[in-house]
Amino acid sequence: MHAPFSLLDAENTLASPVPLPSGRAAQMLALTILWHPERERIGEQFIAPRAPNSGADIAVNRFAPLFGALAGERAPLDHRRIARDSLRLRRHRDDGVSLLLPQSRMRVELNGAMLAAPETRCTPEQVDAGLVIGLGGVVLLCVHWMDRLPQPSAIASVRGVSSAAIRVRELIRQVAATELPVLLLGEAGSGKELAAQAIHQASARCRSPMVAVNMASAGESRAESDLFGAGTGAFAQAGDGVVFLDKVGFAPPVVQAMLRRVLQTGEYRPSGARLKEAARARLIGASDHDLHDGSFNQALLRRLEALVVHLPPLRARRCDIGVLALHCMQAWSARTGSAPELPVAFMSQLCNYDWPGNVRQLGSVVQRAMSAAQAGQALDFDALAPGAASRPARTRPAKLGPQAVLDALEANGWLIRNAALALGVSRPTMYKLMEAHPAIRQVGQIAPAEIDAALATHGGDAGRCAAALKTPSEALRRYLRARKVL
Ligand SMILES: Nc1ncnc2c1ncn2[C@@H]1O[C@H](COP(=O)(O)OP(=O)(O)OP(=O)(O)O)[C@@H](O)[C@H]1O
Repeated sequence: MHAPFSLLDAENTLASPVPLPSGRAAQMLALTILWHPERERIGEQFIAPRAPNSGADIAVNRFAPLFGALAGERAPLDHRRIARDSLRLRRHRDDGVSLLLPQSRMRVELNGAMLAAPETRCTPEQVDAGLVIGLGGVVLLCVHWMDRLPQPSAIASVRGVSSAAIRVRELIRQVAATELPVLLLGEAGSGKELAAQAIHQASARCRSPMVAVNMASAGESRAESDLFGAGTGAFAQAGDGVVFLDKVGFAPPVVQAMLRRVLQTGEYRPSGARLKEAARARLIGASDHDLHDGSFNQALLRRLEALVVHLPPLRARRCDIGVLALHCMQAWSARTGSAPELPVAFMSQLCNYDWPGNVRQLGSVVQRAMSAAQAGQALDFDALAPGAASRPARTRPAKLGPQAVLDALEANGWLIRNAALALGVSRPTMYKLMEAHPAIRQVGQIAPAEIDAALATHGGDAGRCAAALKTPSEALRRYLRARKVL
């Protein structure tokens, strides 16, 4: 067994799906252009020097500050609808930020709502979530933290200007230079498969194929033949390339044991063959849930998580929404040959939404919006992003009492993902709410005899058992499958 490989940057190399925040004091306050009438300016940034108590406000007006991209020139917002006098941003000792309105009548919005008070103080937590500021009805800015300066990267397919995106690209580069297995963790649609492709492309294996196998859609025999089929399985097809195990947490236990042996011995026996063959491909696994709950083969996990890269959810890097939306718009225009305009009010809704389906969901909403705009239809965000209407744009978890958490789980068959969607919180937040809940238990905390008794009472129905035991149903099912009870 090898010890976990240590990378330079520990923050995103977690075996937990929750990224660790580093101290705000070490962070620089940054402004990123989310939307601008000149599209090429989207993603440009102004990063204030790291001097939290210097007392100097950041003045934002038509002529200052200067925004720029990595290699490009720096320029002010420079639009006639942006006032000459300044909206001022003041960083406080507690790392909250105040917005001080200009004297002029320029419309200023904060997170989609118009500001009227001369000063609005935002808490440090609000700044952590990214403030979306609308100026003059033409420009959208994101106020957020940066813990590093932008740097050039060869990993161009993974877009984003946030610290998190810079970190992920750097980790991909480091991971690509090694031969160890990799585990990619992140919510659905956060870019795990894209990261796997980028690792493959940046590695010495890029001339051999990457073969992806979705472990959630295959039963035991199908998964086995998809991976180990003689001549046709992923290992045979990938050769010296990469086998990408998507949704690896759903691999049937027998297949998990086989994968563990592959990682242990470097060999596999093709289905139906007598002789073993060398497994030359590198393994990259991806999961959108924590695999440490005991139902996943822990020996396989220890080998797979030799390197871990965490893909943060989109709402934790709101400043990336502009460049990602623009990328989706350009892809749509390249496909259709037309380039309809999306109104700034609609872009403001995009930037203020919490995106439970992450970049994939953003991409489909932008595509639908482009089609609707092309057809001359009015853009209704709630209709274009199904589920958005019932979901507050930004939920404050502190306001969710224990009963609300319990009700959401009960109403959603104890499926964490669906309950999180119903409550309008991210999955990591949902895990924290559940952890703090006195009545909710992880399956590993429940005595096997109690589980057996619940199973007997409920006629072997895992869903009803989960509700009776107050434990998430997916983890319970995995536990029962591992014990061959299901
Ligand atoms: N940083 C990014 N830059 C550009 N496109 C991105 C980025 N992240 C994700 N995408 C795009 O979003 C979509 C979803 O990404 P991907 O399939 O990699 O997510 P995933 O985490 O593997 O999802 P799932 O868990 O559902 O399999 C893809 O079209 C991908 O190209």
